[in-house]
Amino acid sequence: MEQYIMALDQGTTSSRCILFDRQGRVCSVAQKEYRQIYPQPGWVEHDPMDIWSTQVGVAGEALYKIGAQSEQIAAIGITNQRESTIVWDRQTGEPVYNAIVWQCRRTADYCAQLEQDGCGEMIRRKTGLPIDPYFSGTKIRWILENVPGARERAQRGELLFGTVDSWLIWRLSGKKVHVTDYSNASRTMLFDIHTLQWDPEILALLDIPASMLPQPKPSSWVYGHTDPRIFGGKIPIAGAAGDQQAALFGQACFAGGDAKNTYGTGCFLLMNTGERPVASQNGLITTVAWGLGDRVTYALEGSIFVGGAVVQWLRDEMKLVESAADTAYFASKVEDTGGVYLVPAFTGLGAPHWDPYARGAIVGITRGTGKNHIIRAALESIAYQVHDVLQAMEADSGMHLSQLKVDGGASQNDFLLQFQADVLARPICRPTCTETTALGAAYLAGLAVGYWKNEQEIVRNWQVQRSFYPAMEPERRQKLLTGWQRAVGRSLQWENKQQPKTKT
Ligand SMILES: Nc1ncnc2c1ncn2[C@@H]1O[C@H](COP(=O)(O)OP(=O)(O)O)[C@@H](O)[C@H]1O
Ligand SMILES: O=P(O)(O)OC[C@H](O)CO
Repeated sequence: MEQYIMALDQGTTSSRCILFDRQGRVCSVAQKEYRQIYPQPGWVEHDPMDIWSTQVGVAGEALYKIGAQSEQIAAIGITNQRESTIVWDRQTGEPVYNAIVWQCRRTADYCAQLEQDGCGEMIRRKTGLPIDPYFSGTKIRWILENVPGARERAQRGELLFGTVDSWLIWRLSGKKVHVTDYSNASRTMLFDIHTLQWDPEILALLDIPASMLPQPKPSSWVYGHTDPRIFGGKIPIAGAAGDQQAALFGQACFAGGDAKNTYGTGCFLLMNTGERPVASQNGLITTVAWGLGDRVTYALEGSIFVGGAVVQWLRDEMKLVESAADTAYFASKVEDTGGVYLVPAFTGLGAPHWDPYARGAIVGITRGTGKNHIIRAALESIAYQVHDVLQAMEADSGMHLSQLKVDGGASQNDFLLQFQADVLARPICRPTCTETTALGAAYLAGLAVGYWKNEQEIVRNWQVQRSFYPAMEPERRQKLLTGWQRAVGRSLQWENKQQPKTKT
């Protein structure tokens, strides 16, 4: 008897598995953090075998915790950190290099070169993306250029590329199925989001053989079945989506204009724009939200590289707090930051600035600045960044959001959500299930195998747990936002020794 849908949520800092029932309730969870590799300043890698072993390990653990068997799993849905790039040998399954993670800035100079060569307009028109090291395309090229023999092997058809969804599906299917879904493909900077095909002109420009690429498919689709040696039976692998798009689906944002913000390692604000890709004039990106049946839904996205990661930094590097949750307590011990701003541009800035050379800054420090001011400034920086992308999104879409749905690890922080409501001057709604990323992947898989019938069933499962209402004076809000903009100006182009540039 099929009782559950298994969602595999492969995130930047941990691999998670959740078993959901028909009401979208969490029945079992297992999670494991894994190693972050920082070989040089600005570089970030993961070991692809860590990704695989932790992910399959937590899946087994989630089954074991409730004594579930593979026959009780109706389908598996996969959701993943996006853009992170893995290249492996199609025969042996050996990765030729570590996964180059979405946050990694190593291809910044090559991206600047592409921009100088005048490729920006063509790439944005086809892919919906600005040229930036964030996306997979230049990361694949880096591997082919820098791993001895990789280019020749790729040209002989011996190597495969995949984002994390492809890597997991290929391994789960017993090294048989090499696919990706449209939402993940749309993060590679190689995919034409209008035709839903890999683009030959961009592939030629970056010198990437088409034979390496997975087959793009809808997000709700039976891609294949698990190798019975993994879970003891064959389970359909029936859904895949990038984690931010999956969260949009899990938040039941099905109508044009519906939006959510996820506070994970980064922060990602996505707005459903329906069956029409909307080109941004304000520093956002256009992305595929999902492919469902023969319909493709698009979204506008503001990608913020450092969200909850600034809290991790306070905890792990600065040792200012013992746990992420403590930040809410310390931040509320002071009235304000005493004029301090922290710009967490640790890996450059994404939307709306797209500056890979920006670096972190703490400004406005005085003799009276204390630990709690810095902690508060770190939390406030998350909310300010979300403010900037929401403003850009409303300008691009011509829509006004009456409220914002939120989710992700840092959405548990009540101080952050209250400050967010204050700087956005609108209510913030936190749902009962904040595991919306995994839930979205479960829904996509469940719809493909008939476990859920339609989107209405999903809308009925969504419930608000708590809303935060704005309570800040407009003058104070404006003053804080002006200070924030000045602080951001100090961090821009910091690492670009050739062209120093500051904005105030
Ligand atoms: N109570 C909290 N307050 C602030 N940040 C938090 C809190 N709980 C978790 N976080 C942050 O949320 C992030 C983890 O969220 P999660 O959604 O699991 O991220 P990811 O999927 O990117 O791994 C971490 O960066 C952590 O610092
Ligand atoms: O793994 P997360 O939740 O930090 O999400 C990362 C994004 O997918 C990067 O684009």
